[in-house]
Amino acid sequence: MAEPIKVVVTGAAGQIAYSLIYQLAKGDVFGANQPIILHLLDIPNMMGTLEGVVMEIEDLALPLVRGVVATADPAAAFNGVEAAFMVGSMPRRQGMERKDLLSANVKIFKDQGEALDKYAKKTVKVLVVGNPANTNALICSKYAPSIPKENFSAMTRLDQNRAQAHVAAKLGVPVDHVKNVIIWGNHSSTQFPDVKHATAQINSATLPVYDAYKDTEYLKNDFVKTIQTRGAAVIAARKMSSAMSAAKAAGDHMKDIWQGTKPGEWVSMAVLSDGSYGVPKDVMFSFPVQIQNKEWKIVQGLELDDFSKSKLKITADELVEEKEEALSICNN
Ligand SMILES: NC(=O)c1ccc[n+]([C@@H]2O[C@H](COP(=O)([O-])OP(=O)(O)OC[C@H]3O[C@@H](n4cnc5c(N)ncnc54)[C@H](O)[C@@H]3O)[C@@H](O)[C@H]2O)c1
Ligand SMILES: O=C(O)C[C@H](O)C(=O)O
Repeated sequence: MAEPIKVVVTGAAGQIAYSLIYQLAKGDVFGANQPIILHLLDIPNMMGTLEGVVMEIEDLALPLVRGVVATADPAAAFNGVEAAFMVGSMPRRQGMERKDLLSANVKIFKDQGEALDKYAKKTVKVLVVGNPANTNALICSKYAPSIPKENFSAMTRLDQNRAQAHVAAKLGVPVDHVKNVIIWGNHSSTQFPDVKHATAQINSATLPVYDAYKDTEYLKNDFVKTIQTRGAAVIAARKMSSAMSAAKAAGDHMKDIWQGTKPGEWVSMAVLSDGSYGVPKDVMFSFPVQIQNKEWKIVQGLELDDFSKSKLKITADELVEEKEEALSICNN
């Protein structure tokens, strides 16, 4: 059995954390042979609730959990951590766009970037979930200059899972028979869910999703809108934002960082743009990536038609705007 690793979850008394912690504790993310010490951070007002979460972790009686640190002190929370789930922040309510959360949330990611810089391991892998996730991740990394920029990513895995599940249901196949769906851009209503390069296994044949669907119009319009607005649809129904599915996606994302992607397959995550596919540099843009030895590489050489290029531009423009707004909030 390996030595335990320290894993921090921020917003640990909240909804997403409540589902996420269980996955971490039972080995779904870091593996069945990797013990963990859970560092749970929340704000002082939530320490009572967090105490209850700690009691429940004890009562899970799971052997991989070798310790729990529950705290409102970022220095203790980030001390020596090798993986960070940055969830703690305000969720949106009905009628809001995720970028409306910028003024409330971005400073949290500035402060916690500074704390990661001081206290975390330099190899820490940081997954930002709190919205607006792409821009919060950019700010978090900017304020943690001693940690490599490649170690930061933001979550668009929930969008990928939504798109994959939607296509699988429409084609009547199990969800794992659909592969290589891509989410480009921002985790917002400008994201571009793209199945142009995706395949579906139907009986014993593997077909491009576009050929299996035979409805290009749908895949370019209603499908894109449905995935772009799925988060809002969940909020309208639940009166709270998605949590169980968000936690599952966070686990999927970190598991792929830790354990790598399967040969021939890619996943989507928002990473620092290097200008690939004509995207402006220095925004956290969701690309298809492949991962080995905990390092991601953007999948290169996918052909984009004019329709796709126009979609990438819309979401990239939004990220550039968000970045400027975030920097001006942080500088004031
Ligand atoms: N990227 C995605 O796909 C995705 C999906 C779902 C939700 N989200 C976002 O995740 C975030 C959390 O959602 P939730 O449903 O768990 O919300 P929640 O309100 O249930 O929990 C958030 C927790 O964060 C804590 N918190 C606030 N400020 C903090 C700080 N400075 N340090 C530590 N903890 C702090 C709160 O006290 C609360 O316990 C929201 O911003 C939401 O919009 C992102
Ligand atoms: O939509 C939201 O605000 C929550 C989350 O980002 C989601 O996609 O469900």
